Amino acid sequence: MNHKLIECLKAVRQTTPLVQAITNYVTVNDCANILLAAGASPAMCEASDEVFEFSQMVNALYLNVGTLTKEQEMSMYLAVRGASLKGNPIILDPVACGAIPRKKETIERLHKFGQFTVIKGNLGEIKALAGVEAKVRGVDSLDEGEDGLESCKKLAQEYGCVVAATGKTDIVTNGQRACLIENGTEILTRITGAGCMAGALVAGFCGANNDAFLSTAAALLTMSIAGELAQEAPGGDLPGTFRVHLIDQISLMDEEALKRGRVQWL
Ligand SMILES: Nc1ncnc2c1ncn2[C@@H]1O[C@H](COP(=O)(O)OP(=O)(O)O)[C@@H](O)[C@H]1O
Ligand SMILES: Cc1ncsc1CCOP(=O)(O)O
Ligand SMILES: [Mg+2]
Repeated sequence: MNHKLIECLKAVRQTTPLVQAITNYVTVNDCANILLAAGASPAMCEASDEVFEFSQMVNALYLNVGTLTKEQEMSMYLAVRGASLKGNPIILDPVACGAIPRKKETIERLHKFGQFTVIKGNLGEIKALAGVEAKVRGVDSLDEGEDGLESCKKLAQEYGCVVAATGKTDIVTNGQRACLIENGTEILTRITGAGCMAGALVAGFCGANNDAFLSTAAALLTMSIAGELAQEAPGGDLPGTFRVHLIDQISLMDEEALKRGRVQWL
């Protein structure tokens, strides 16, 4: 099965998927750069008078509610409608939905405008969206991982989409199939944007491949292994240097590196 994840990465490099992002201003540049490094083409198009048409011409739409403004909220409704008209994949990162009720309410309204393909968040965010008690601090998860797979499956079945919860072990499921990704490094939690960048990569991989479950697993595995390699690079134990190496390692990611993958297929 791991060879299928390698094929997902190759498809990104071969097809250069166009990914529209309506995302937060904290990590927007990181998301654009990580998409470019992976071989995709980012377009941070979010003006409410542009998004309906643009979302119909992209390979994937990435929505991230980290700094959700009223203009972004209006644009997200329009972009979800536009992407849905063409069957373009829609990837949602529900940043801080466990800490800020308005974000969860907006996500529930967005779901009435179109079908999400993937919901990717940290475990605290996923549990909160699933209506399960979650331990969060702002945009961060304090969850130790108990009941993680059950919460992901519950949300996947409720929304009819792939759900991924990141953390020490990443969980990916479509409600039936599931996998656990053991790779990664704790220093990924010491830069802002690791989750946002992971979400952008999920959108890029979904824009180049038809299987959203495998695409999500491949994107998160790529992110985690890039984190391991970035930490091993000179100065990689320092967050600022690590962040630069992370993008470099995404650009260098190949079949050999992906063989580091420790993925449990359930
Ligand atoms: N304790 C950890 N050990 C190893 N990797 C981790 C750990 N926590 C998070 N990661 C990795 O860091 C990235 C961001 O995950 P996370 O911190 O959960 O997202 P967010 O930044 O949205 O809270 C993911 O690739 C995840 O696999
Ligand atoms: C700090 C912060 N505040 C609003 S969005 C954001 C970035 C969150 O990034 P990530 O989810 O990757 O930690
Ligand atoms: Mg996050």
